[in-house]
Amino acid sequence: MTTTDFALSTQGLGVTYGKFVALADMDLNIRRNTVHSIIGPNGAGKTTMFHALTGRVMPSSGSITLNGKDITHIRDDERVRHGIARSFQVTSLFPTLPVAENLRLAAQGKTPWQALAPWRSAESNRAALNTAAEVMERLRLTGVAHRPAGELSHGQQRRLEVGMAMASHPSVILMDEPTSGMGVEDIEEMKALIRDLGQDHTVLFIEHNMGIVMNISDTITVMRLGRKLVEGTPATVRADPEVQRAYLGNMITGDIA
Ligand SMILES: Nc1ncnc2c1ncn2[C@@H]1O[C@H](COP(=O)(O)OP(=O)(O)OP(=O)(O)O)[C@@H](O)[C@H]1O
Repeated sequence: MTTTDFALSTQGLGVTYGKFVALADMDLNIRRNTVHSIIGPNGAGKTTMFHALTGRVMPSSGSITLNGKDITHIRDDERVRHGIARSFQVTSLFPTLPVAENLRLAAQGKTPWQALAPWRSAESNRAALNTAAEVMERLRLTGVAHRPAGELSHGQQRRLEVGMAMASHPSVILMDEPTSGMGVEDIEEMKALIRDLGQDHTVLFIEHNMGIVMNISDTITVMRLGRKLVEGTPATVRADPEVQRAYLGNMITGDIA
């Protein structure tokens, strides 16, 4: 396997908060167009790693490579332009604006207030409208294109959040607990969506629901105390004695696809 097989990788990545080491020596290799999940007990450093990948926190050591380019010292908004996007929960949506408008603004890759500025070019607007239409089609939101985002069902809102990330045409999409707080039906829909995205995107997600993790991941990285504990296929991870111990022998349930 060569480095070009990886959409995203980290080399010895570390993050400290003051003297506290939240992430240490993290070597991560995310294969292109796969679904890769990150699991681990509370406080394992999963969110910290996402923050480092998106540029929200600066690593204290190591480096990050996105599609062959070193992005370690690139600003968060620049990273989006290089092809990494994070799906945020609800907070990224404008509840009073229609679904299509939310996506158009996201597609323009600016803060909403910048995107509303009058100097926006007609050309960029047309491209953004096309992107919004494509994303709605893929996420089965076309039927609610003109509804204010705040009036959508919970499941639709969560799909729209993913759409907001997709609108920047990322190669890598990061999702932090994409199914948290969802009912059974919405979970099934989100699982199908993540699998579908994995066909032509690289999806990296943090998840506590082991059923989902075991079911849709190509690869799982298990973290504990800021470090990588085990990595492998769902079957490998589930059978690993270290993982069983980390989870006190429970929680590693769920079907393997
Ligand atoms: N801004 C911060 N300042 C100091 N310590 C922090 C900060 N953010 C996180 N931590 C600590 O770093 C450790 C890792 O936290 P992090 O949120 O990355 O874990 P996590 O694996 O995402 O956990 P959870 O599953 O509970 O979300 C925790 O011990 C946490 O208390």
